[in-house]
Amino acid sequence: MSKLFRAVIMGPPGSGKGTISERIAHSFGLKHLSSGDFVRENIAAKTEAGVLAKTYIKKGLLVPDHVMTRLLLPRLEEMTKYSWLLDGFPRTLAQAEALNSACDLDVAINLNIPLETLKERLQHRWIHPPSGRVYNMCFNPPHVQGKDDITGEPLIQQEDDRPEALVARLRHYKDVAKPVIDFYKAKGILYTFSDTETDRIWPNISTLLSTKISTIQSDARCASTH
Ligand SMILES: Nc1nc2c(ncn2[C@@H]2O[C@H](COP(=O)(O)OP(=O)(O)OP(=O)(O)O)[C@@H](O)[C@H]2O)c(=O)[nH]1
Ligand SMILES: Nc1ncnc2c1ncn2[C@H]1C[C@H](O)[C@@H](COP(=O)(O)OP(=O)(O)O)O1
Repeated sequence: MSKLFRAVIMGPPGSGKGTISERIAHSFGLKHLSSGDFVRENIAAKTEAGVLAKTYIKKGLLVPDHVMTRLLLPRLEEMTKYSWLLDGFPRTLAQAEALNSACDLDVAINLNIPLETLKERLQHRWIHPPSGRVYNMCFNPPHVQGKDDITGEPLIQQEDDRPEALVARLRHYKDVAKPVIDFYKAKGILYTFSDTETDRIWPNISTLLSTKISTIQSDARCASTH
């Protein structure tokens, strides 16, 4: 059996993590695990972690590390037979260390996108909250304006996507992300991609993953023949 492949994708709000994660999942057959989706599921299911998480999210805050880790790690245990890409976790050093004690990562993808680009993108972002599907009036508009392509249900814009909210989110992101980026750099698995367009970043990420995944599979084949 070929060795499993595990990766995380990091980047500031609006950097394209969700967009690129969907392309990676589709192209490489990896499971796309989104910490935001896990949080929403727990809130909808009114679990203890979900009820607690909701009190923070309502204030526009991140969920505390111990709650997030308690919510996420059991979900990863259900995924031991799959290769996956984790989007939205870790966001802090404590989360990165908790994840590191639970499993080995092959790649940490880091998106480095200019502030002006993030502002522009988020001003035009519309989402379908029940599914988490993401649209952009300039980049990937819905077939019918304001309506989700699959369900036809209304799309919304998130409060904290407004430019004035973004500056505060970005400052907080930079403070908490740097130790995580340094953590993965020290482990030799950090790959940073800087550009203003996803369509220019995508081929480079695709090439990296093709190389990494085929290397793992050939190593596994060698191991199984010895
Ligand atoms: N114009 C433009 N918009 C893009 C590009 N890539 C992604 N977007 C859009 O920009 C917005 C942000 O992309 P997401 O994939 O939601 O970014 P994210 O990093 O998951 O954002 P958060 O969930 O807030 O952390 C969405 O509306 C995307 O459709 C791009 O290359 N150009
Ligand atoms: N790794 C993490 N640590 C703490 N809180 C997290 C988290 N991942 C998600 N959350 C919480 C805070 C987010 O505002 C909320 C929704 O996550 P999301 O869908 O990734 O949206 P956002 O763009 O707000 O990050 O869930």
